[in-house]
Amino acid sequence: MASGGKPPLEDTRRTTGSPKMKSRENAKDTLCRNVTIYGRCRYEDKGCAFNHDPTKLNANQSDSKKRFNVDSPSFTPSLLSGNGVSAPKKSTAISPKAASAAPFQPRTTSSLPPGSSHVICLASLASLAIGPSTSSATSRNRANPPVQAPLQGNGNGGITPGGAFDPFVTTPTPMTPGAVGPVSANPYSHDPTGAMGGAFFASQTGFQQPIQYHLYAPIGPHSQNTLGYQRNVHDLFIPNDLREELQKKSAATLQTLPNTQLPAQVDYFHSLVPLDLNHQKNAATFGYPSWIYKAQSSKDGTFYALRRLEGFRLTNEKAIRSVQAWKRVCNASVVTIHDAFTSRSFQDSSLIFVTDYHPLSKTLADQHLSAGTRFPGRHTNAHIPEQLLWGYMTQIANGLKAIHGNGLAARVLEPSKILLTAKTRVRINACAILDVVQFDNQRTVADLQRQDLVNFGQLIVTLGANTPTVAHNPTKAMEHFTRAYSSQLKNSVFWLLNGLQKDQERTIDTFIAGISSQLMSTFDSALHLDDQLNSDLARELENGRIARLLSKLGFINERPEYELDPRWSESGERYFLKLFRDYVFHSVDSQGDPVVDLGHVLTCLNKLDAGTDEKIHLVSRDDQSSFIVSYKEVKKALESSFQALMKPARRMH
Ligand SMILES: Nc1ncnc2c1ncn2[C@@H]1O[C@H](COP(=O)(O)OP(=O)(O)OP(=O)(O)O)[C@@H](O)[C@H]1O
Repeated sequence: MASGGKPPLEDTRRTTGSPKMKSRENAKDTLCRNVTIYGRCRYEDKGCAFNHDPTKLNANQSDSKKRFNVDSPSFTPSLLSGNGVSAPKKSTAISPKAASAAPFQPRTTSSLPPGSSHVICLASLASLAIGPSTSSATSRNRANPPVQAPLQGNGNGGITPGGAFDPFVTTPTPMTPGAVGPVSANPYSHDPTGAMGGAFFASQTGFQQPIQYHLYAPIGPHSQNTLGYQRNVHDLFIPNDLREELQKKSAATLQTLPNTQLPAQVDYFHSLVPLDLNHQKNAATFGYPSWIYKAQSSKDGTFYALRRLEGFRLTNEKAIRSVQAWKRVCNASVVTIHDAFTSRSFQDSSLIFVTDYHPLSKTLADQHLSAGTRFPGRHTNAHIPEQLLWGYMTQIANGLKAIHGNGLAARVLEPSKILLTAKTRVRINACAILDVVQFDNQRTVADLQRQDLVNFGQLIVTLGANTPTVAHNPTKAMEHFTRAYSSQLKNSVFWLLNGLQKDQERTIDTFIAGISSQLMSTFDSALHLDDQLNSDLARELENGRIARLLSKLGFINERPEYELDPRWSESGERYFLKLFRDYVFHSVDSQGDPVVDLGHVLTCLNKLDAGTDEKIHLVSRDDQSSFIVSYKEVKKALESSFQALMKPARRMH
């Protein structure tokens, strides 16, 4: 329904030919749609009953305005070069398929109070206390507050003096007229002081750009007294700790080190960044000092970890070929080996191993054994809970099973060579190295595999006894371990320590069978984590829909190439999409102050995505036109306008 002064659209549900006359008595007062669209009507002299002269319409304008109908077919812009309207460019790159989201299925929530709309979806329960849905909203965005439930502080944002909820700030912002007091930092701006996010990387070399990972971090004060159906804005996004972890990892992956002394290129790798922050040469594990670098492959663009053994001279070509067998080991508990080669890029003779890169990983020594690590004093050598130790054991057993199953042996199993790649996820690192370096070693694989079991047992005792020097005093370490852990764990470790006994049964498979109850427990935890991540992913999916909707609105509204064409933006569907944009983003409160309310935006966009029957009242900026339309109608208009936009120019006639 239109009640303002906008140009009318004729009432028609046909898209071709002369508009069908629904009521002949009104036809003469209605401008023929062919004139509107094509400039002339082919049926003018062939019986078309509609008006073909716009100048004769004035007297009946108000009448015909009633005919404004959201079901009117969408206007297809034509190449009207003669009247100053430029042809739409055909350069739009987005594919209609990609842009078309699947229909949104709103979730129902049983905790909503009686009378609530059954179509309020999770994401629409934004930062506010959402009350019963307004079935027929009439308040206007410019003159009245938006049709929303009363605003409440959710503890994660601030209520502006105008009543608007700003989820990003706790103090008045410059956006809020009349704001007084200190201006809070704008989370969108870069923070040159580093006060809002640079701190994390300030201490880390090489991070030039602080990541704005705090953007959605829940800033207090936190309100505890929200009702069951109320949500705050942080419920709508990926959990903070996970988001921060992922963002830090991606920042670490993309980190570069300008003006470095490192070679610009090592074989097919470039952009080297050292991961070893300890500059002390340590040849204890491999017999050669080893260094780790993150590097990007120029073959596939992905990032790898390069382990360099300084000063290694290859004497036997076969030695390096032994790495081939390691490429077959594909296991979630083993850092994957990709390649090995010798290089002179470091001005010496180096042996380079290419492995998977796991950003921001630590070794178990870094994590649990402070003495002698890169972070002395940072950890208190806290007791490792038994369940965590079992978790490590089952993962390492899983890795060893894959290694032994491929006829190989890990050979290096020590706390500094087990990588902690996520909270409790470990991977056996530095495999294959001793196979190359000690290629001439005469020990059989079976022997080396038994040695793996012993090393495995010692690793667990080292971790459990909280000391990196277990080798110096094994009796004391065992005593401590026996006191601190259950007999099942102790017996399992003893079994491993006796791994060198040459009985047929002493294999990693026997060990795994013996700890099957613990395997189930670890498996269950992994399934829980999987469920959790899936539900986090589902939340991001909802946000993805909003991003798509916003993109579509952005594509349609205020297109410069149609600026002079009133039929594009000033009439029909595009016109109330424009008003809808104002309704969502440019609402003002009763004092005329901007309403900056993420809750309102999310609610509107989710209702739009759901295409609900709820009605909203859209009013033009000059208050001359107003429409009452449902979200369903707005959705339909959005889709048809977007489809019109996607049509190639030659078909727009
Ligand atoms: N594949 C990898 N991906 C990402 N980071 C890694 C990888 N391998 C090692 N690192 C990082 O490099 C650091 C050094 O690894 P390294 O194996 O040299 O341990 P270390 O504690 O320096 O032992 P050592 O003194 O024997 O050299 C580890 O703490 C880890 O953070």
